[in-house]
Parts: sequence; structure tokens; C-alpha cells
Amino acid sequence: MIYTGNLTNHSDRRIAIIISRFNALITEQLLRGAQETLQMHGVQKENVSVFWVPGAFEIPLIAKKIGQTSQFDGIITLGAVIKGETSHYDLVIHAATNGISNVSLKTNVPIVFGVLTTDTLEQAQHRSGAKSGNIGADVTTSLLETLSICDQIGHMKN
Ligand SMILES: Nc1c(NC[C@H](O)[C@H](O)[C@H](O)CO)[nH]c(=O)[nH]c1=O
Ligand SMILES: CC(=O)[C@@H](O)COP(=O)(O)O
Repeated sequence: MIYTGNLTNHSDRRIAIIISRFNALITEQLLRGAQETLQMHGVQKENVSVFWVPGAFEIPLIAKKIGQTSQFDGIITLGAVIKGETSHYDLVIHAATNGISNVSLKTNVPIVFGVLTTDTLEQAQHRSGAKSGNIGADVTTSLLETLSICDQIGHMKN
């Protein structure tokens, strides 16, 4: 038996979007891609909640608190970490990546990683609605597919 996610039957999904304000020029475009993709697949606007955090470093804590409410089926994280002159970039990325992954596994809530990690602003611009697409839209599709697979696994238990 092969199980694959699909993009149908998502109209009742309750989705949380956690977005960082840092590099808002970029993250706002990621948000647009995510919201458009949710709407395209029938998710009701009233079932989508957006949580703004200062930066990517704060995402895991808010994801944990949201996951523990059991009020959402899935979580989309959006951010843009752009390399600067110091090692701060590496520390923020490490904390955000490991934190988000750990929260998803501990809360059992599907969380997708929509945090851009780029060397330059131009690279981030290309991936937030320009020549390389929109990572916000891409990870939203991934979340819906993952939710679909979770449903299928849930039906197996019965
Ligand atoms: N430089 C970037 C940051 N830095 C801020 C941290 O995420 C955090 O908010 C701060 O250290 C306070 O705890 N955040 C980004 O999202 N992107 C960056 O490029
Ligand atoms: C990713 C960051 O934290 C970065 O924007 C900080 O820049 P810098 O390393 O030049 O202080």
C-alpha cells in the first residue's frame, strides 16, 4: 500500500501561521504566498490565525505554546534569516531549525519550516515571490499534504 498526501478535503483545517517581523520586507511576501495557497485549497480565512514574533529565534517557543492548545491542525512557520557580518546568523538558524523540529515531534502537530536562510537579501527576494518562486506557498502545500497523510494513518488505527 502506498500513501501519498493530497490537496483535497482541507476546507475544515485550522491553521496557525507564525511569522517573524525581522526582514518583514521578505516575510510579508512569504505570508502572502501562504495565505493565497491556503485559500486556493479551500481553507477558510476564519480558520487561519497569524502570530507575529520578533525574529526566527522566537518561533519555536510560540509554536510549542500553540501546539499545546490543540486548537490547530497544523502550523506554518515563516521567517528570513539573512547572513550578516558575524556568526549570529548560524546561531539563529540552529536554534530555529532544531527548535521547530523538536516542537513538532513533541507536540505531534505537523509544523512546516518556511524560514529562508540566505547569504544575501537578493536570494531571499528571489524565494519570496520572485524568480525562484515563493517558499511560503511551497511549505503551505507541504503542510496540507502532510495533514492528508496524517489523516490516512489515523484511519489505519481504526
Ligand atoms: N538577524 C536575524 C534575526 N535576528 C533576531 C533573532 O531572531 C531574535 O529575534 C533576537 O536574537 C532576539 O531574541 N532574526 C531573523 O528572523 N532574521 C535575521 O536575519
Ligand atoms: C542573521 C543575523 O542575526 C544578522 O542579521 C545579524 O547581522 P550581523 O551578524 O552583521 O550582526
